[in-house]
Amino acid sequence: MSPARLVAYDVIAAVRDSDAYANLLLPARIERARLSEADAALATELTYGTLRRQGFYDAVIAIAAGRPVDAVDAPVLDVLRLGAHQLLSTRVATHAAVNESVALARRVAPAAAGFVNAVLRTVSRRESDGWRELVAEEAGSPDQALAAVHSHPRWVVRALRAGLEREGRGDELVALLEADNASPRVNLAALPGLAGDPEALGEPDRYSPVGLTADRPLALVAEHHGRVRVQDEGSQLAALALSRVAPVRDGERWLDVCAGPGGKTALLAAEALAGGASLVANEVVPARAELVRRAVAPVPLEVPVHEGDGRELDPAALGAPGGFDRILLDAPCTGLGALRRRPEARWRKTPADVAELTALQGDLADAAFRALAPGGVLAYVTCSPHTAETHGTLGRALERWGAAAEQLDTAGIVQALSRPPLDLAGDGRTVQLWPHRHGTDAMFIALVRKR
Ligand SMILES: C[S@@+](CC[C@H](N)C(=O)[O-])C[C@H]1O[C@@H](n2cnc3c(N)ncnc32)[C@H](O)[C@@H]1O
Repeated sequence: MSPARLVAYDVIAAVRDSDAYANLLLPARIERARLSEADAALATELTYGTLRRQGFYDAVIAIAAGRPVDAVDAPVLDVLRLGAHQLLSTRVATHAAVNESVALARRVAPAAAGFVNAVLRTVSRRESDGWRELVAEEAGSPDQALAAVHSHPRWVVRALRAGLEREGRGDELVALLEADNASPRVNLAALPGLAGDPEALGEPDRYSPVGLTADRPLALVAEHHGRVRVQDEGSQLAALALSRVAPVRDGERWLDVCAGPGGKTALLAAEALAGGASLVANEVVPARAELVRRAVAPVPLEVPVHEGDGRELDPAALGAPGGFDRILLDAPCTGLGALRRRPEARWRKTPADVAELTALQGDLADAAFRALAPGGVLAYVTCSPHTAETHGTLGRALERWGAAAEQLDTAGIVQALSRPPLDLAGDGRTVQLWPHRHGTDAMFIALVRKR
């Protein structure tokens, strides 16, 4: 039994069983099993690929087994999903995929080894495209077909479609769903003024002036002691949109309201240091506040990290009695824009989360707007393209703030960061990035000035 498959199975089972996060558990399991680099890569591909495409594999397994997947014992279903992934989405030879799966079944559910063998042999009789056609035919509706074939819950398919249709780009839905199923490249940020130019470190990103990719990204991160960091290009653009919205005046006060785990805080800290501004971070979850402290440690700027509820911001207590000049509100959200990166997330979120989160986002936005100094700028950011969390939350907040708020030309500011123009839709007051169009997470960015 290959150690990579055992690690993948363990992580997939823990995700199902104990609500584990694959991106946190997998590296620990790889280390514990002392996997070689090649086996670690295989375990990662198997784990992430199986979790992302679980909806499709479940539809295939249900047809091949002749019963709904909820009638299959959970450990057996995990073995089947892992086997289906190898058969339909990797170059693993059919006999190896089936035999390894049967061996795994003997370990975790011995009575089901024959069943696993029979189901996977049926799965192996069609190519992936053939299964897609069959799964689409068996689905009850066009949306159910899209959901099953492209492996997203149906409500997420509808939410993503609504986000694209708002831009008149509904025809990009399948491209978006498939971009969510691909592994994102490991993207890096070189903290400006502290890490050298992206050109000197690797292949510069298309859009972010501080972003890059490199052949051995993690080695580069280790070598630069936190001044080169793993960070999505869209996240970099969101932080830089605020730090470069206007030239920094000496002594400006900046605040990051929802800072954990601190990726954007680190970039803002480097920008604040270069421009002569100060920066305070806030985060409600103590463990995540600790991650923020670690993220900003490589920047030679003192960044106090408060542990508090952002809805109760008190600028005076945070050292800015007159209010802050720039505030980043990277709001807690469903994360539907980062599904590539968090393979199990799509199966955990529910529409009920959206209602709860939009209420929280509105309260945080009000508190952040109150904490701005006159003339100060708020960046409202989500890593979700769900229109309730983007235009919905923002639009209601703007109604409440009335004439006190002025929407800035966010698109113009983001375009100015980038060498090639970004293909952006909308009226320019907000920016929506997309994995399929920009190769970034689906970040939403809106800059608002307090008059
Ligand atoms: C989208 S994440 C921020 C990501 C971060 N900006 C980065 O780039 O690494 C949102 C954060 O808000 C925090 N949060 C949730 N509710 C909050 C609240 N009421 N006050 C402050 N922080 C909150 C979450 O714990 C989470 O760390």
